[in-house]
Amino acid sequence: MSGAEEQMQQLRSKATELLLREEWRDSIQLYSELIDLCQSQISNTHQHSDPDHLSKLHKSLCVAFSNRAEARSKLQHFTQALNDCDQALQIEATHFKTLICKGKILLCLNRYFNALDCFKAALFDPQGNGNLDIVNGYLEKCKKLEFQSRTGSFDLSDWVLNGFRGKPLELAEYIGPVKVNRSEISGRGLFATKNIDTGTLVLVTKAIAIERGILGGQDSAENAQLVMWKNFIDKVKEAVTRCQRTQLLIDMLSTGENEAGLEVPDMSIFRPEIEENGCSNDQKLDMDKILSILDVNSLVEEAVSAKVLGKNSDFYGVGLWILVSFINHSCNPNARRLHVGDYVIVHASRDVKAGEEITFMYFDALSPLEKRVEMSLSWGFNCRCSRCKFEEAVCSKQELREIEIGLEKGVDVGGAVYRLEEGMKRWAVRGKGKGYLRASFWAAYAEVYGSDRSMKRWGRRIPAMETVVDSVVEVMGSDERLLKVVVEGLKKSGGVVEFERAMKLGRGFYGKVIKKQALRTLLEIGINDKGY
Ligand SMILES: C[S@@+](CC[C@H](N)C(=O)[O-])C[C@H]1O[C@@H](n2cnc3c(N)ncnc32)[C@H](O)[C@@H]1O
Repeated sequence: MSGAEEQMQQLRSKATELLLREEWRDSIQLYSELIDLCQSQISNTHQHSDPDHLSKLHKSLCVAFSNRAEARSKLQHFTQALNDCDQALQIEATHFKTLICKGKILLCLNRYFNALDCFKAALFDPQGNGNLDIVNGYLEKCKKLEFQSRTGSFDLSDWVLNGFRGKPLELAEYIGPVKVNRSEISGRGLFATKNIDTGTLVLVTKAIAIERGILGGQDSAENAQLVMWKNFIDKVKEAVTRCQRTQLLIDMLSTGENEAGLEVPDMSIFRPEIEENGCSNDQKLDMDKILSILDVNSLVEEAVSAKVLGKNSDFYGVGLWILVSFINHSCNPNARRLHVGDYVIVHASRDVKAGEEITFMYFDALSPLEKRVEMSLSWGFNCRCSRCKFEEAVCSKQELREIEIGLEKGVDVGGAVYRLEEGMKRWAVRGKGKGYLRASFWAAYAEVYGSDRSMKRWGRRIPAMETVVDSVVEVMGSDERLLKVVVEGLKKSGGVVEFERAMKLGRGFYGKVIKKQALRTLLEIGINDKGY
């Protein structure tokens, strides 16, 4: 054995040992040395043209690239790992281990179609025959995810009926009929390119980074939140350093300043199939900018999502999702978001017309104007949605303030609702306007409809619950609190017609990711008083 061969042999066994011990960085280092040595040996061997020796060297080089790809993929250095896979496959087009490694990386990058090609090719390698179950498992998974990402046909029924237990579902990324455009609300927004009916999926997106934890008691909660925020920033930083595409995507997000001048990106850049052009990130990170971007665009897995997912109130999760970051807030939203694992699912919570802006709530919009202004300011902006503009004009009315103050002081809620309804007649508030104001005072309406005593006293003088719910849903989309009042009403009356209303509300709240039968079951559980 020549000196060079001996050196290669030693490097190979040390690198393999490190790979087996999962010491990824060190093994990458040794495989890089091995690759250099192999390559220089190959160029020397060419001169002597010993075909057997040459083929052995090529084999070694292929395996070294393949193993370095594996180590790099474990560190999530996906672009570099893919380059290594391609180098290995240039030497041996059906190299089994490389094809599996490349397929798995492409799956992680949500490039299902390309992943499918890799697993199909793996079947042509002799090793594929011995590992049919493994390859078929990956093929099935790819086909399912590819179908989901193309069609948006997700079915979370079993998982929801199971009380959101079990391991997080494997979901594909999906972009529905939407595009980013200039918004009248602020900067850019996401717009429907087709009519979208209630419950239909708008998009499913995986987090760039996410950090979760349990907060615990008051003092420790604040600390825990700070630590989590710091960890979250570190994760984003790492993701940006690792991948140029991630950096470019994050760089496009708003810092909350001068939104009117921000570029409107083409939708193609959000498609994961787009090749990454090299991962070497020479561009220096502007950490101040990234921090402002995180401040403006990070979402907390709060309130409804956490509740829907059966988590307790101490649960806290913070994450960044790119396409979701283009969705503006509105107090008359038409979409909702649901967090499932690392994914955010956005669906229409009421019918949306082509060209309409897709919006959801950053904070609870079933509240009076003054509260909403407070919440919007704490988010760092002054809400410019159509409902706020409308209410700012109407709410100058002294009487409306009096109703609000009265409710705060604990006046009879039925009386307050009656006064508001009479006021709306006098102020000539019609159509959507009624829905806006009823949404602002929804808590009072819900209290009246939920109390037999109030209904006995005020029932004949205020509009029926169905009328009010319909007008609020028209401007707010579905909401669990509206659904609750309808289901309670159903329990009392046992009405069949109302069940259809509840089903429509349920569809708007949960989205079509829950199939009809499962939704029926959920609502029936609610009607039988076991809670939904
Ligand atoms: C997650 S970004 C939404 C997309 C952003 N408009 C853009 O151009 O990238 C959040 C920022 O959008 C703006 N924004 C969102 N909803 C708004 C609203 N209802 N009224 C005013 N500004 C809003 C605020 O500047 C907020 O900080």
